[in-house]
Amino acid sequence: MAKRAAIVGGGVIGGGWAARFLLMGWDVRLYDTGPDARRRVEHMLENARAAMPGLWDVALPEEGRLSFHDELAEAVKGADWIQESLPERLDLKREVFARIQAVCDESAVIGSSTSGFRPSDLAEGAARPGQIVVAHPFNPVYLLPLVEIVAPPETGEARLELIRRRMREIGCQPLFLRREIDAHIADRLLEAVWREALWLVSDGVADTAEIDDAIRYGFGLRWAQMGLFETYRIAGGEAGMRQFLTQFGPALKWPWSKLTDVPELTDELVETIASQSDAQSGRHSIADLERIRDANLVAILRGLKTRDWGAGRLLNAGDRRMAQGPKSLEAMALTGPLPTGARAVPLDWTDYNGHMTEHRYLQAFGDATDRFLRLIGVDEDYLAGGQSFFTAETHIRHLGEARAGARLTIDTQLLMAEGRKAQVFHRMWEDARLVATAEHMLVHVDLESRRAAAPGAKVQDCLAKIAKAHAHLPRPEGAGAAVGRKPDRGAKDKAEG
Ligand SMILES: NC(=O)C1=CN([C@@H]2O[C@H](COP(=O)(O)OP(=O)(O)OC[C@H]3O[C@@H](n4cnc5c(N)ncnc54)[C@H](O)[C@@H]3O)[C@@H](O)[C@H]2O)C=CC1
Ligand SMILES: C[N+](C)(C)CC(=O)CC(=O)[O-]
Repeated sequence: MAKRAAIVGGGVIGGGWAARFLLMGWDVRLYDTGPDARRRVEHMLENARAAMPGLWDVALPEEGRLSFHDELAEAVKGADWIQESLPERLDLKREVFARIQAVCDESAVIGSSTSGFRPSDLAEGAARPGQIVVAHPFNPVYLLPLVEIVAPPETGEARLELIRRRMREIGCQPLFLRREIDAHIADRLLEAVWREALWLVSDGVADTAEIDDAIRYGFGLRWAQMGLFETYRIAGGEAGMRQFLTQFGPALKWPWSKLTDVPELTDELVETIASQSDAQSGRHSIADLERIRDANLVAILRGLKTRDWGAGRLLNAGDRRMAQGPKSLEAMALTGPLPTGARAVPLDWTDYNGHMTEHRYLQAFGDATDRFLRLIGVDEDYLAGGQSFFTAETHIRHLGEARAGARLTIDTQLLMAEGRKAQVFHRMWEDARLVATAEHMLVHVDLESRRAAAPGAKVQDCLAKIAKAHAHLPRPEGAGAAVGRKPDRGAKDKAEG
């Protein structure tokens, strides 16, 4: 049975939590007293469906079910995780926690998205203070993995372990604070930069666009992959952090920062900031900016993934954890094409036509070939032994469009395996709709001589076993077709039965 989350308050943050839980296969019950919550959450979910599943190179679980509730009790009863995301008002949050604890399971985790309150503030007067923890996310919640966890001492090890597990299950990186402070870690840092930025505008030193440029063309890029301390360690040169502290230590005594003071948000300053922001970004609607932000974040996160670094390493661990399907040929039925791929189309795989761009088909089919090869025994040991397959020829047919977030599966039929050659035929599906096919001629090679050579005995055996089973399958429509040749008449895909 799917796990269940209750989201209390479905605004910018609650909507993001709802999307993350749903896309990770949880059922979500949402409670929000606002008039427009359903529309806002559905809009957020639409963005998340396009952006989030493509962060991983394996398929996410089936999307959970979303329901909206007018009664708080109905939403939270029986939930495994309850996430409060109400406006930042202590009285409101406390009052709602009391109502939640009156009806929820004692085993449920109650997380608060609060940006700044301590758990001891939130749990004052609560029936079970250890049940309420800060679980502070970052916007957009469905893309950014960090969640700061601040728990009171009453929470206990077993519940902390459960929180760690649950956060990992939905692709998050929990950061457990050693003790509670106002604004946790990240907002304390953000608040410092924010105050400085307000001073820079207030003093007329820079406008909002110039301040943003100072971040996004420079240190913002560094922070996405190494943070502050590792970055400054490198900036100290070969002597590292010690040299950095020696060189820039004196500056700490100079008036470089106005941290202790905050400019007064007079009507005039508010107007200055708002009109500069309009001039900077007003040509885009907020909905456009959300989509631009998501596409940028997906590209950065997937870039870090190829480097197996930071947030990208977390995504790679998720791929290993969530990979579905049999792990070996022995565990597979050979009576049909073999399942060799299941994934979503990443946002950064789409092009100006609004669908998956052509070279990404080859990437997805190439990954399916790699999976097929692993199944027949071409693994790290085999490669280290100096043997592999090269692709000698490829023919891809684009039969339907695939948009960002579309869930694709690939299956593979072995058309021929003789001596050094193997011919595979992949079909890519979105549900029962055939999206593309790819036919490849593979040649087995000796990696030392770089010349064609017979495969090892185990690989030959696997190929023979699959070839024998697949000889009974009908020849797939389009197999052996040349570019421009019409498909055989009467060809049918799964959709037509
Ligand atoms: N917006 C941000 O960038 C971030 C906000 N947070 C925190 O998340 C929490 C929520 O903030 P946002 O989502 O930005 O606010 P929001 O104003 O977008 O959403 C609050 C939602 O709560 C609903 N609501 C208000 N009173 C309610 C009640 N009595 N019962 C049920 N629903 C009610 C509103 O209709 C609204 O949909 C705050 O604690 C905030 O500090 C955390 C991280 C980032
Ligand atoms: C501005 N803020 C304090 C609400 C910011 C956060 O809490 C985290 C974020 O997403 O930047």
